[in-house]
Amino acid sequence: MTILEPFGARLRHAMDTRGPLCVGIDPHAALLTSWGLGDDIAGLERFSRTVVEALADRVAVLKPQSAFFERFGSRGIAVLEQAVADARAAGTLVLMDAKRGDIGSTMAAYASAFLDKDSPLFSDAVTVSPYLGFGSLRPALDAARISGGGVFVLALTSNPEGAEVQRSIAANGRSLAQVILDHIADENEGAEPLGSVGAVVGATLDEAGVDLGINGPLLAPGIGAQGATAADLRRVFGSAVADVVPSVSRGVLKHGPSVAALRAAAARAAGELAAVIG
Ligand SMILES: O=C(O)c1cc(=O)[nH]c(=O)n1[C@@H]1O[C@H](COP(=O)(O)O)[C@@H](O)[C@H]1O
Repeated sequence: MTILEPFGARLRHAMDTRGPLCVGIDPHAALLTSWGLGDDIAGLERFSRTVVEALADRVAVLKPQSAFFERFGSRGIAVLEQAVADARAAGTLVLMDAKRGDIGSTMAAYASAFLDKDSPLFSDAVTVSPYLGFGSLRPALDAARISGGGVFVLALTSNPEGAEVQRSIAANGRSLAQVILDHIADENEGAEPLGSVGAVVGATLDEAGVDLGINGPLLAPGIGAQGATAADLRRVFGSAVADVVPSVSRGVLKHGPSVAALRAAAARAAGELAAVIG
């Protein structure tokens, strides 16, 4: 069995060599239609193949959103499996956007689905929800450590509804988001050059208002279709901006189906980010 380097080290290397951009693979029905594809399994397959062909050799991370594949049932999952394998083979890191979260014993099954090397959906990292308690994520954190994988934990999401829960004050007087970030920082303590447990913090926020010093990657969705721009990153992330993985889905995908146009859109986004992140 090949032992992978820890995810944090692999991600840092990818960010340094390719730039930090993450592009989502989000086959919305509306995008399939605008690409001239059917909202069906053939359309789904063509869409994912095209995004992988266009971008897997150049962006640091591709992030398939599982929901858009699940809606086609088992055949959609088969397309997702192929996309993950093809993208990894072409050299990008795959972050499976599954946002799973459950009691620990069930979490162990999610962990084996996405972080076990023998699973057909094996990915470099997975998004998880900590709202059953950070400790419920332990099986995923352990599985990631064993496989050299990563786990991205929702902290302050990009949607306006998130604040009601995530900004609420926990028993220790800190915001719930800060409690989650503190747990993540503990997991990443001492890791070099970057821990393998990331946080999700939306680029759409007015301000972070939390301590983002987690020694791990900060996935920042919300750029493009949700209204955030590269320029917002400095305001939201301050000095933590060097560890930000900015994520764009529709903002790039709407330029398809041309491979050249998808590449140009990703290059434009990367250029705007580089101007801010340096
Ligand atoms: O975990 C995520 O990626 C995520 C977290 C979050 O707070 N907000 C958010 O939009 N996302 C995901 O990021 C993608 C955003 O897509 P666009 O708005 O098209 O760029 C979707 O796949 C969302 O599910």
